[in-house]
Amino acid sequence: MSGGEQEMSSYYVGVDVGTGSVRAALVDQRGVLVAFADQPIKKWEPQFNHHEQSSEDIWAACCVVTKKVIQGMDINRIRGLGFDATCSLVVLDTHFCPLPVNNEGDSHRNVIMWLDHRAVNQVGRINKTKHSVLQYVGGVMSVEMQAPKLLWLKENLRETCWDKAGHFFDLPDFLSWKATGVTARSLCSLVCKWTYSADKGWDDSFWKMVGLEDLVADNYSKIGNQVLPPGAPLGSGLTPEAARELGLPPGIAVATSLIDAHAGGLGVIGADVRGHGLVCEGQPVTSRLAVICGTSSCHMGISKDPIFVPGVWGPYFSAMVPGFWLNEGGQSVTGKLIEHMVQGHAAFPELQAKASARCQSIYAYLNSHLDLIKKAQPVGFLTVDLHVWPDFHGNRSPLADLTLKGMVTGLKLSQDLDDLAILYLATVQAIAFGTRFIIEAMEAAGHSLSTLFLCGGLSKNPLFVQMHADITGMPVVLSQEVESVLVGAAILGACASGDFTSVQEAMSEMSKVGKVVFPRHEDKKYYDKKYQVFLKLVEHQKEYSAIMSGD
Ligand SMILES: Nc1ncnc2c1ncn2[C@@H]1O[C@H](COP(=O)(O)OP(=O)(O)O)[C@@H](O)[C@H]1O
Ligand SMILES: O=C(CO)[C@H](O)[C@H](O)COP(=O)(O)O
Repeated sequence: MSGGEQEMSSYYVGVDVGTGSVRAALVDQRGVLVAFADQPIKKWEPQFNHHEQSSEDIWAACCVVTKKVIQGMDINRIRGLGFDATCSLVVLDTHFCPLPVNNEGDSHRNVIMWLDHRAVNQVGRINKTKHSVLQYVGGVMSVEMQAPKLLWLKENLRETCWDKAGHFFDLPDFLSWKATGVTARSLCSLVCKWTYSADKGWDDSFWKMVGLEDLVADNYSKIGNQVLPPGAPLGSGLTPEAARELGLPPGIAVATSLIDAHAGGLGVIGADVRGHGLVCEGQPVTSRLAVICGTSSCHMGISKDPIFVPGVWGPYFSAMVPGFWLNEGGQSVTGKLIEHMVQGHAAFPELQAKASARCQSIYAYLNSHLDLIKKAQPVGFLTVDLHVWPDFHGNRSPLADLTLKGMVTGLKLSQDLDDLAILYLATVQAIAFGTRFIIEAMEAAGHSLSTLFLCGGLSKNPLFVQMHADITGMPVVLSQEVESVLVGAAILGACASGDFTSVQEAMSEMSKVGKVVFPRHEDKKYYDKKYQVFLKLVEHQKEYSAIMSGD
C-alpha cells in the first residue's frame, strides 16, 4: 500500500469487555491496531460464588476507552463499531433501568457475571429434565449459562427483580442496544447461552418444563425475539446520544455483537498461514483450534457438519464463523487460577518486591527465575513430583462436572520463591493438560485438529504458550496483533460498515500470523507421563467423594 492509499484507509473501533477490564482499539482495514486503551471495571463478590457487575460502570468504561483510541483521529474515517463481551446476564426494567440481582437490593449491581455459580440447584433441576435442547450444550447445561440464572432470579428475587424485569440481555447484546437503541440479539449469544436454535428458534417446551413459562407468554420479548447474525448492521447505526458518549460520529455502522471468546476466534482462526511451515497450511480451517485464554480459557473448534462432543458445548450453528458448526470447550478459571495460586503463596510479597525492583511483571520474573533454577534439564521437568488438577471452580469441559475441586500433590514445607515458581509452573502445566484433555474429547467425537491459535491475556506469557505446545504436541500460532480479540470486534464493525462482503472475507484480510511456537518433541515422554498422573488425579478425586458419601 502506498503512503497515499494509507492516508485514505478506513478504520473500525473494536470494544472488548473482558472479566477484569474493558479494552478498545482503533483498527485499520488490514487488521493493524493503530491505537489501544484499557480501563478496569468493578466486580463484586457479595457471597461465595456470587459475582456481580454494573452495566452502567461497564458502559462508562466503554466510553472512556473509545474516546482514548480515537484521540487525534479524523473521526470521519471511522466506518464501523463492533462490541464483544463476556456472556454475563444484564437485567433491566421495562424502562431500561438497572435492577438489583442481589439480596441487598443494590440496583447498581445488575449484572450476574458469567462465572457466578449461585444457580447450582437450578441447573441440577434443568439437567434432570433431559430436554432435547441439552444435546446442543454438550449434553449437560452449565451453571454459567443463562437459563439457570433466570430461574434463580425468579425463585429468589421475585418481587425486587423478576416481576419488574423488562429486559434480560447477554452483555454483548446490552452493549449493542446501548449504542443503537435496537434490542435485537446476536445469534451468537442466544445460541450459545440461551438454548436458541439457528433453524428452529426458541423451544417453548423447554422454558415451560423448567418453570420459566412466563418468558414464552409474551413471545420472548424479554429475552429476544429478533435475532441477527454477528456482524450484521443494527438499525440506523450509532444513536446521537451514544455518539456523544463515545466521541464517535452519529450514524456510523454498529455491528451485531459476539461473546468475547468468539470474537477472539474470528480474530485468529482465518489467518493466511502460508510460509510458516505449519501442517495446517494444506488442511481445511476445521483443523485449527482457537484457544482464547483470559480469566477463563475457551477452545473453539469448527466443523462443516454438527459434531456432538460429550461435555463440550455445542454444536452451535453459525455462532462464530457463518456457515460452520462450532464446538466450545472451556476451562472456567485459568488466568484467575494462576493469580490465585501465586498471590496466595507465602513468598508472594517477596516476588512482588523483586519483580518491581527489576521493573518486570511478576510473571516475567517467575519465568526468568524458573530458568535460573532449572539446571541442566528443560524448565518443564521441575515439576516431576508436583502435580495440579486445575478445577478449582468445577470442570467446564470435557467432564461438565461443577462439583470437581482443585488438587495439588507433592507439597513440601518450603515456602520460598523457588517453591512458588515451581507451583506456578505446575499450575500452568495443569491448564495445558486440561487443553489436551479437551482436544482428545473433541478428536474422539470426530474433530481433526492439528494447530492451536492462541490469544487473550495469557497468550502474552511465553511459558504458558510453550507449555501448550509441548503438552498438546501441536504448534501454537500467535497473531501479529497481540490483542486479537479486539481485531475480532473490529472485524464485526468492518462487516457492518459494508466494507467487506462477508465475515470470512474480513477474517482473511484482517487476521495475520505473528509468531509460531513449535512443540519440543524430545520432551514428549515426560509430558505423557505427567498426563497419566493428571488423569489419575480426577479418578482419585471421584474415589474420595464416593468413599465420603458412602455409609
Ligand atoms: N503480559 C502478561 N504476562 C502474563 N500473564 C498475563 C499478561 N497479561 C495478562 N496476563 C494474564 O491474563 C489474564 C487476563 O487476561 P485478559 O484477556 O485480560 O482477561 P479478561 O478478558 O478475562 O479480562 C490474567 O490472569 C493476567 O494475569
Ligand atoms: O463462557 C465464555 C465464552 O463463551 C467465557 O468464559 C466468558 O465469556 C469469559 O471470558 P474471559 O475469560 O475472556 O473474561
